[in-house]
Amino acid sequence: MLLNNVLCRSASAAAAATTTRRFCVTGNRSASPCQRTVFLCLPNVQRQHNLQQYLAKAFSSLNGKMVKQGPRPLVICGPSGSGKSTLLKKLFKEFPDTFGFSVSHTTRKPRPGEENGVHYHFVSVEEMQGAIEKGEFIETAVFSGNMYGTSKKAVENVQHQGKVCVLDIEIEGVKQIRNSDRLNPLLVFVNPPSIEELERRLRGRQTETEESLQKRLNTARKEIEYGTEAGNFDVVVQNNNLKQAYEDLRNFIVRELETQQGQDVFFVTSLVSNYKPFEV
Ligand SMILES: Nc1nc2c(ncn2[C@@H]2O[C@H](COP(=O)(O)OP(=O)(O)O)[C@@H](O)[C@H]2O)c(=O)[nH]1
Ligand SMILES: Nc1ncnc2c1ncn2[C@@H]1O[C@H](COP(=O)(O)OP(=O)(O)O)[C@@H](O)[C@H]1O
Repeated sequence: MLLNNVLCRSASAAAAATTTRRFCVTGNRSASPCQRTVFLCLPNVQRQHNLQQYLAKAFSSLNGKMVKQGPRPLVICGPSGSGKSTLLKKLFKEFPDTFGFSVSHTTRKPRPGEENGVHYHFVSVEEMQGAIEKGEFIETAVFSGNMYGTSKKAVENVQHQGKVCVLDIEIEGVKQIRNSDRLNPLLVFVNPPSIEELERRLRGRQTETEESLQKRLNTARKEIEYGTEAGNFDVVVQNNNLKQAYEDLRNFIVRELETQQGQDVFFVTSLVSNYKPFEV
C-alpha cells in the first residue's frame, strides 16, 4: 500500500525521509517504485495487513487538507538575469534526488545548449494555443513577446517521482498560481543588486539581442517592485554574491522541508500510536 505521506517509526527514520512524503507499509522494499520511501516493516504478515487496513481507513476518513499531496512545490521567480537558473543548477547538483524541474512550454527559440524536453518544451504558437485550449496548463504568460506555460503534466512528472517540484516562472504565472488553490507552493523571489548590475549580467550572458535585452530590463523594474513587496513571496533571496545567495536559498528550502516533514511525521506517528492490532 502506498499513500502520499510519510510514515516514520523513529527519529532516525524521520531524518532519513528528508524530502518526500511518500509512505509505504510493506515488508518488501522492492514493492514500491517511489524513491526515499520510509518503510514500516512489521514482524508478521498478519499484523502488517491489519495496520495497512487501519491506516487506509484512517487516511480515507480524514479531510483532504490533512493528507497533503506530497512536499510543497518550489516556485522561483525573479527578473531575467537575476540568477535563477544559476542558483537552481547548484541546487539540483547538490540534491539530485530531492528536486525535479518542471519543464515549461515556450514559444521562444532555443538558445545554444538548450535541449528540447530538458530546459523547455519548445513549441510553435499554434501548438501552444492548442494545448491551452485543451486545458493542459496550470498557468501561462507572455514574457518579452514569447508564450510560456507550466503544464499539469510537467508538475505531475516530477511529483510522481516523489521529488519536490521546482518551477522557474515569471510574475504573471506566480499571480495565477497564488490565486488558485492548486499547488500551494513556496514562493522565492531572486532579487538582483541593481538594474545596472542586472544589465551587466544579462549582457555578459550573451543570449539576448539588444531588443530582447531592453524588453527584459523594462519588465525587471516592475518585477522587482512586486517581488520585494511584503507578503508577495515567502522569501527574497538577494543575489549580490552567488555563494551567499545560494546559501540563503538552500537554508530557506531545507528549513521549510524540515518543517513540513516534522508536521507529517507528528501526524502519522500519532496515527500509528493509536493503532491496536486486530481491531480493524
Ligand atoms: N509564467 C511562466 N513563466 C515562465 C515559464 N517558464 C519560464 N518562465 C519565465 O519566463 C521568463 C523568461 O525565461 P527565459 O526565456 O528562459 O529567459 P531567462 O529567464 O532570461 O533565462 C523567466 O522569468 C522565466 O522565469 C512558465 O512556464 N510560466
Ligand atoms: N551573484 C552573481 N554575480 C555575478 N554574476 C552572476 C551572479 N549570479 C548569476 N550571475 C550570472 O548572471 C547571468 C544571468 O544569470 P542566470 O542564472 O542566467 O539568470 P536567470 O536564470 O534569472 O535569467 C549568468 O551569466 C550568470 O552566470
